[in-house]
Amino acid sequence: MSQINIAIFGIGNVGSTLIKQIAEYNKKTTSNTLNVFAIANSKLVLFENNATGGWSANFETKSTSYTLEDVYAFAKANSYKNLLAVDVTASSEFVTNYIDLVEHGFHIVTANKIANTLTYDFYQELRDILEVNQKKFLYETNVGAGLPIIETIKNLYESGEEIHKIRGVFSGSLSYLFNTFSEEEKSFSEILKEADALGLTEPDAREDLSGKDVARKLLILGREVGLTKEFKDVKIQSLVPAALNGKTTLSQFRESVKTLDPFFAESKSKLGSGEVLRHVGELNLKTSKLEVKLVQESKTTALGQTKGADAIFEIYTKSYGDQPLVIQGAGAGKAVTARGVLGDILKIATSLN
Ligand SMILES: NC(=O)C1=CN([C@@H]2O[C@H](COP(=O)(O)OP(=O)(O)OC[C@H]3O[C@@H](n4cnc5c(N)ncnc54)[C@H](O)[C@@H]3O)[C@@H](O)[C@H]2O)C=CC1
Ligand SMILES: N[C@@H](CC=O)C(=O)O
Repeated sequence: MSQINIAIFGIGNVGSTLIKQIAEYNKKTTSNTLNVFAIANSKLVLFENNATGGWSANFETKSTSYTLEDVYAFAKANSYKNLLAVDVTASSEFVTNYIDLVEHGFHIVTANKIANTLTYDFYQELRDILEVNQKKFLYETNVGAGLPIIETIKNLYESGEEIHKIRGVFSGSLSYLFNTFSEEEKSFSEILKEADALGLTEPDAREDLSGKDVARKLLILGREVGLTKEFKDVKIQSLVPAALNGKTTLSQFRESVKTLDPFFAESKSKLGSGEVLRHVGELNLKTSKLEVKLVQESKTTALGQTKGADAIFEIYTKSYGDQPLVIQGAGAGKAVTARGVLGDILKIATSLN
């Protein structure tokens, strides 16, 4: 495998776990195939050849403010080939750099769903520029964290399979919230705080609760199978009261999170015996409808039986008939997501041989 030279943007839950996993990978393979040369948050960067060992202490003492030009200059000064940028931010600003990164010779791996859910024009422009520059763009963790969803859907679609519908619990965060809330005598806000502390929610949990995060996943899958839909085309049931959205800051939302409790307590009280609350996404390719909603689900169904932060995707196709292809497993969490990002990095490294 050729050496690949990596700049990592975002050192939160997923980013810092990824750096650890890359260090372990290099140790195990003793090849230093994956050379992380830049580790950055939104303001500071640490430049160092094979930066993963002791990176956190080095970041404290040696990081400097930067622009992308500094990253390009460092790569050039070291004559690095096979450049790769990893976006493990949730930033809508950072994605505006993708085209510039590609034009400066970088492949891109991203866990950030924003770039794939901007306008369809941008989606297409990015792909055109990737093609002209012969660069790769992988984003398996955009849907289902470490689960192999995008690759599976892509393979089915490209092999000519007729996909009718994809339905499921698309959000590991919301799965954890509703699995726990349906079974335990805790308030919704208490469980939300636990999920946040475990790194299971988006940096701003309103992205999950508003249904936007799931809507992005539906749109990403829809575009994989040829739909040219926009984000506004997804019908979304938001679970965030209007008063806590809009102009409320994240810290104001966190302080007022208890105001969510009455709505969820009422929804729980309406459940019939043997029913649970589930947050469901549905992409219907026969009608081209994309929808996100909270439903009462029987505990006996596959969706009703999810546990922990499991996501579950039922893929209905012509060949699979009435028995969908089902992919299930942790749909959120820093370790599984970082592993999925590392998988994408290795796919690119392998393809460069
Ligand atoms: N946590 C999870 O289970 C999953 C997360 N993801 C995605 O992975 C991404 C990261 O998630 P987390 O690590 O949980 O979030 P996080 O909030 O823990 O980390 C994000 C980091 O990005 C940094 N950042 C923000 N803007 C930046 C910029 N312009 N340049 C460089 N760094 C910047 C922030 O300072 C923060 O440290 C998100 O896009 C999320 O949707 C995807 C699948 C699952
Ligand atoms: N909030 C997301 C985390 C990963 O994308 C989810 O719940 O799936």
